Amino acid sequence: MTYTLILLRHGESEWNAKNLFTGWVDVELNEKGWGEAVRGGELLKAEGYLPDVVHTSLLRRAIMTANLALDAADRHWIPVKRNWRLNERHYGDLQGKNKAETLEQFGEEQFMTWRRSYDVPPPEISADNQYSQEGDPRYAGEPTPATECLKDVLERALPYWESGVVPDLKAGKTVLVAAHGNSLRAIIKHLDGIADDDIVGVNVPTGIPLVYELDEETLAPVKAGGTYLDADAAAAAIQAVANQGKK
Ligand SMILES: O=C(O)[C@@H](CO)OP(=O)(O)O
Repeated sequence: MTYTLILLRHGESEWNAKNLFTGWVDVELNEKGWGEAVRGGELLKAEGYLPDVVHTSLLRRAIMTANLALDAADRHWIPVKRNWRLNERHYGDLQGKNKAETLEQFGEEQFMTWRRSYDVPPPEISADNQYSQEGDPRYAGEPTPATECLKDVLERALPYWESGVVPDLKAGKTVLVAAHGNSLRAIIKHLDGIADDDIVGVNVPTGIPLVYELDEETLAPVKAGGTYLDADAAAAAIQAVANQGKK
């Protein structure tokens, strides 16, 4: 027997379209993103992957994506669990900055180190920056990061993976996790056992469900990397994410 896990990155957001570093800034889906979320749900329904429970971050682009996809799959009624540990990587002082301008200002090596290295975080955001989450009531009682690298994301996402997601999988539920490019990269790194240096090459497209069948004993993926429900669209979109910022 295997357990079924579906990972879904939110649809395109207004800031994805404007090429801005987003992180914990709570931006809306844009029209294209709405469509991607609905299509993601239609793919789930067409392929017979019907979630029994959904886990989301506390950010509206993931929450809305889950709502739209589940509605399209006629699974709008399933239980919902939300946790900040599934949030996007906090992008520190880069939040709100344009990716192309940042690339031009700091050069490709620094830009890619901040975007995709495993353990080098961007500079910290100051508490009085308009894009800081300091004092946001949804994080009351939780540590609000001032920046994060992917390693930090993995370290804060794993406790929720173990205590929140794994029990649902082990109960035999089909689990949907609706989250973000970098929080999903952290989960994928963990699941597939990807080396620190190799995770740089992993990108997640918006709105295309990624299905993992997990061994019931070890929770190891039966197929490394899982299966995108629309493989052709995923391949093109992955390349576009990898190239963001570059002209
Ligand atoms: O801006 C962000 O928060 C993330 C996801 O959109 O961007 P990147 O893919 O550059 O890590």
